[in-house]
Amino acid sequence: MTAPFTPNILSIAGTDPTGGAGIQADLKSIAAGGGYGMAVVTALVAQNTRGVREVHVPDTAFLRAQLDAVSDDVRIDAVKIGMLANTEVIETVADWLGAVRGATAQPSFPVVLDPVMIAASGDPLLAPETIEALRRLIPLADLVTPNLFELAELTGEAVAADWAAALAQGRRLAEATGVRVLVKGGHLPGESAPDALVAPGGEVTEFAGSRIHTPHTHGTGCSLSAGVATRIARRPGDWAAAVGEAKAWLRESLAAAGELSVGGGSGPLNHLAGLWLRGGLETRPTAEAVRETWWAGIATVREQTEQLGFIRGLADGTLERAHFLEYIAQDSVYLHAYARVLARVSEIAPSPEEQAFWARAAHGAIMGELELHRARLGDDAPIHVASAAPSAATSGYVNHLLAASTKDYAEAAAAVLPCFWVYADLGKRLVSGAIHARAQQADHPYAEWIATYDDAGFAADNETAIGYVTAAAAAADAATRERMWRAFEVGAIWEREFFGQTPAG
Ligand SMILES: Nc1ncnc2c1ncn2[C@@H]1O[C@H](COP(=O)(O)OP(=O)(O)O)[C@@H](O)[C@H]1O
Ligand SMILES: Cc1ncc(COP(=O)(O)O)c(N)n1
Repeated sequence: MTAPFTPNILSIAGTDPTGGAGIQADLKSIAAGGGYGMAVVTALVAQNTRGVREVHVPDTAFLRAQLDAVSDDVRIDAVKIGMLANTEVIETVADWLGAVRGATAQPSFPVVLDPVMIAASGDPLLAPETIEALRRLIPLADLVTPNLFELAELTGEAVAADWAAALAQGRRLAEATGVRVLVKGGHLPGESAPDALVAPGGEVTEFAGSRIHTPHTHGTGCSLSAGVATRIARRPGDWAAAVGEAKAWLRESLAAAGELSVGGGSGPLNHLAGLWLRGGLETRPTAEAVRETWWAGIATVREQTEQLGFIRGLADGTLERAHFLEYIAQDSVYLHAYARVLARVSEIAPSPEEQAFWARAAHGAIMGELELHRARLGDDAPIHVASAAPSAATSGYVNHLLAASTKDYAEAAAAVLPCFWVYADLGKRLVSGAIHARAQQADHPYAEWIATYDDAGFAADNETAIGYVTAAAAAADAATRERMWRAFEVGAIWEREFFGQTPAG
């Protein structure tokens, strides 16, 4: 999986300690849109969902120091400008933009200007005499996003009474400034809340939207402009797509605002509600983590398997031949069924690669292994494959696999995995002498059988099977992953029962 491009988005704005508007809202909006959020504070605002109490504007030399700290170090992919407080602040931001944009270190980045003048509560956030300075800043932006009141202030006209009048004002502003305007209809009376992108040439792209009935619209303008800046950085040049997607996200977040409980006034948007709804809160393990957890989860069962009389006798050569043959006969019965289950896993596999792999495994089980067993259980052997009836352990194991194979791919594949993994691991330990050193001697009574465990092809298939199953578990939802683990764990327990079923114990 290749990681998507994560643009660095800088918000230059004021604060809202309740987190609903200004920089705090911008950072959430940027994150929700897939960007990396950065923030330079223009003004500290003591506000909440009910209104603005006090505004503190730090020294503009310090504002410039913040801006330079960002641009001297970080590549900027888009800028969103919000509350600017006064003329000095506007000029500081304009100077900085002029100095950095287009410079070698910061080739060029789009600028979205939200000409914040008043809070949703009606409180002023821009000194009235500052409108002129703000007008001068507009040509430095690529998009300006006024609400109906701000549009009226910027054009020097009365507040538009309807959508047609708002669009006409938007056209005049775009023409006068040479900058595209996003006319916002959030404050229109009536059941619709349309927005429109108006190009300096007069071209209009409308974004329709029904009104969402909620009092919680604190920070909508901030969040929308930061969302557009994030999306235009991800897809340079396509302003209509950036606005359309940002609006769709905003509507979803506005509709979910009622799920929050923040303050007694006009509350904030639920910026990340869509992500949470689509599983963003759920952390999922990687395939490697599933591998580690599952293997550790069956450690006791594996240890018990290794301690079985059958396995110890096989390792040190003391296993009675009759018990060995009994095991072989049951293994043969088992493999008939196992091959059918593997074929079923192949049938329901999600990709051609997995389909082919499991089909090949089914073929291997039925051909290779049965050949091996038949050779050991020929006419002179005391037990014949054809006449061997399934034991209780064999029936139990096979029934577990058959039951899992009637479920989904995830569970079926998890159930067949222990037969690869536990068997391959046990074989490797047997061959290496880790269980008993005698297993490595050439005159060992089961030397030829032990040698069959030393198969590079099977070891590779085991890795492939682990890879497919753990990847499926990592991608699955929590409930499916839990079912997979259970199917795997029970499979491992049946492996133990299967090895321990002869009188050797
Ligand atoms: N009640 C609402 N239902 C649907 N969309 C809304 C609502 N209120 C605002 N919006 C949308 O929120 C965004 C901000 O618009 P607006 O409220 O006009 O600006 P501001 O927040 O700057 O005052 C726009 O996309 C607008 O369409
Ligand atoms: C610091 C700051 N900036 C902007 C707004 C306007 O918010 P809205 O997005 O509701 O217009 C605000 N209340 N506070």
